[in-house]
Amino acid sequence: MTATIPAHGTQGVGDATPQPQRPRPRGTLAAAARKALRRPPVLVAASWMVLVVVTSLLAGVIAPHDPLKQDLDHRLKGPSAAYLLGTDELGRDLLSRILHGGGSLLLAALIPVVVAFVLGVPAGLLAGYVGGWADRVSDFVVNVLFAIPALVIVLAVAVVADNNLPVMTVVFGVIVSGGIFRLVRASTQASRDLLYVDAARVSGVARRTILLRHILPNVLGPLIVQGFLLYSGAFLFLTSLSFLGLGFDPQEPSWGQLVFDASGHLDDDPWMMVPIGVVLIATIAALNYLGNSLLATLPAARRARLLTPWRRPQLPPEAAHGTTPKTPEPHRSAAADTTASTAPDALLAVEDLVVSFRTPEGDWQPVVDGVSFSVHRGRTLCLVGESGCGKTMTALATLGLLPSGGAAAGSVRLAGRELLSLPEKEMAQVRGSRIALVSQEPMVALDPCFSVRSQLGEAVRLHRGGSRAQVRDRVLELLRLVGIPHAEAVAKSYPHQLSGGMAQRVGIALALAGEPEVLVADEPTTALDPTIQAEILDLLRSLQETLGLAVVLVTHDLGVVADIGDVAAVMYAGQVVELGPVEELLAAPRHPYTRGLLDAVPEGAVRGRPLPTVPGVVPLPKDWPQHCRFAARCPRGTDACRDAAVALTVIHTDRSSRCIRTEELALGAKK
Ligand SMILES: Nc1ncnc2c1ncn2[C@@H]1O[C@H](COP(=O)(O)OP(=O)(O)OP(=O)(O)O)[C@@H](O)[C@H]1O
Repeated sequence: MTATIPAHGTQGVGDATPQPQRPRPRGTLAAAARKALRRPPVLVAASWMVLVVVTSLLAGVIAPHDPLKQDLDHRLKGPSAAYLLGTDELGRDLLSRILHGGGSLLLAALIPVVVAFVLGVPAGLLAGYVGGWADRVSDFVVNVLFAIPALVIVLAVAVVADNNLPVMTVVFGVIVSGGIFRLVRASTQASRDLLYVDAARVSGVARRTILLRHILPNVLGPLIVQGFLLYSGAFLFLTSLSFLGLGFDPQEPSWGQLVFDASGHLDDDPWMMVPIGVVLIATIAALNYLGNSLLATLPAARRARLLTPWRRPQLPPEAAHGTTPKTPEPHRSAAADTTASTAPDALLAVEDLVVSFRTPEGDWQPVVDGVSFSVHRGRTLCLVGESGCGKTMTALATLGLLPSGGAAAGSVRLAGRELLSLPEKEMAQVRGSRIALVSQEPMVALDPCFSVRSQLGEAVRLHRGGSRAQVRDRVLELLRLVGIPHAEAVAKSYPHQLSGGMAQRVGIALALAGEPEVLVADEPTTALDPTIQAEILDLLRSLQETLGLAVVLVTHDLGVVADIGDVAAVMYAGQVVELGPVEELLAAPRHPYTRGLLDAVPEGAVRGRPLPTVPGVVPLPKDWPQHCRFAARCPRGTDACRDAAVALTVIHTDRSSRCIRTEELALGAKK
């Protein structure tokens, strides 16, 4: 994807340089919940909440007494066989009153959460996306809401609305909606300029669809966790209201009222406070603990992307072959693309890969069109080409990580196992442990809320498991493996405390946590200073040698290709136009596009002469011509180039080119 160069230096670990805000990856709440429940304290808290809800629902059936029935002979009694938790000042059974008193509170606490979501989510999406006055006005309103003491307003509403609980809870929901608004707005602002959002916008997708399909999923997980914490806050607030005798029917038992009753007898019957005190403290603690645990486990689970669809979207058969013709045509060589590009013993073999996106009209628009290549263990294949040629989509498709709306067809085999048709659950296991991603912007991989140790530890636990000590040791080992000398200090740091180069090393360590065999690196050095770029390339090369990794490196820089690549696949307008060993391909390009890219490398520039460029721009997928896609920019283009589509022609075993004049471009035949 296009580089976003951070507006900060890349000097050292200690630089507390602000990092660009980034969207939170797609939510994975179910996975986070499962993960959190594996911890005994969370299980206890969840069990307590289940008990509270179930006993409140069944209060009418299981309560041993009528909660309102008075027994003046047994006033202020402690626990006994008849009254298991004792009685209050009117001899009413405390257990029955507790059982009956929770339901209304648990239900009423839902109202502010619903109101806050209904107001905060759409307003946050709109303000974050549209910006300008909409953002300023809503931000002002939220600042006002935050300045208002909720209790004072709700007390005033209680007077005006005649102590009407629903009205009071709705007003409370409006006041707290500001928190939801801010969360959604921040995430929307971070997402709105992402490439795929840009692409959707440019291709005319409606604003509502962009907000709901491309932006909202980024914030869904944290939003639900926030809802959980909001519920616990609302529960506490309503308990306080009920303690003050507000909102709830004084004739009916409620937990706040029970506390009020007990507070009047602290001297003569302190026991009365114990049962309700324990129940309240346990419930509020359980709610808070559950919310916080969910929040803490969300990042790792998000990485596993377990909430993504069970099956990844598949292209329908009519769209699965892209636009590259499969029937013989004038310029299609007898040797099919695949013969030239994939080898049977390769670790990763991509064959006839097509990636398409749904257009607003509902058609499938290919953006990667019949791409084939293979990578062996210990080798680096570079996908190279200008922006928009389909390199990133090719890389993401091999990992099953296409943005929403995208689908892939063809074949991606890892050690012989087909990945494209794997159900998402199985692919989630392959991802990270067998094939991993290093992104161009390390901050995309690192969560600003968690320390390096915590994030690497999560990844190690996810893929390898082990005791706390083993995980801690492995984290340090990984940091040292990626050339970080003060591993202990860096492990304690948070992403914003790391320089760009250091953050990228941590990003690589994260990718290596599952000990993958294939590393897909999407422009891993683009966002870095040139000196740091060289260090990261050296690191990738040495890791590849020591760990025997197969690397797929996406780059637009032929210098990087020359530096680190073994094989290069030059992409243009969704197709591979030239493929071959790097040395050969750079020394004697056999496609005019490769030649043009080489001529445009600044290192070869002659002082005083303008740097040669390839005139024109890469056509958008919707404008791809039926014939050679490079013809409009090609200095060697002839009428024959516009006759029909051109197939990848095998030059020799591992060398191929998609040009009808490839022979004329043999070594030294520079235009
Ligand atoms: N979510 C999306 N929806 C629709 N089209 C998309 C989406 N994401 C990318 N595209 C389109 O796919 C094509 C290939 O994009 P891709 O990001 O793979 O190019 P690239 O060669 O990696 O370029 P860059 O280096 O700029 O990322 C582009 O035309 C782009 O506009």
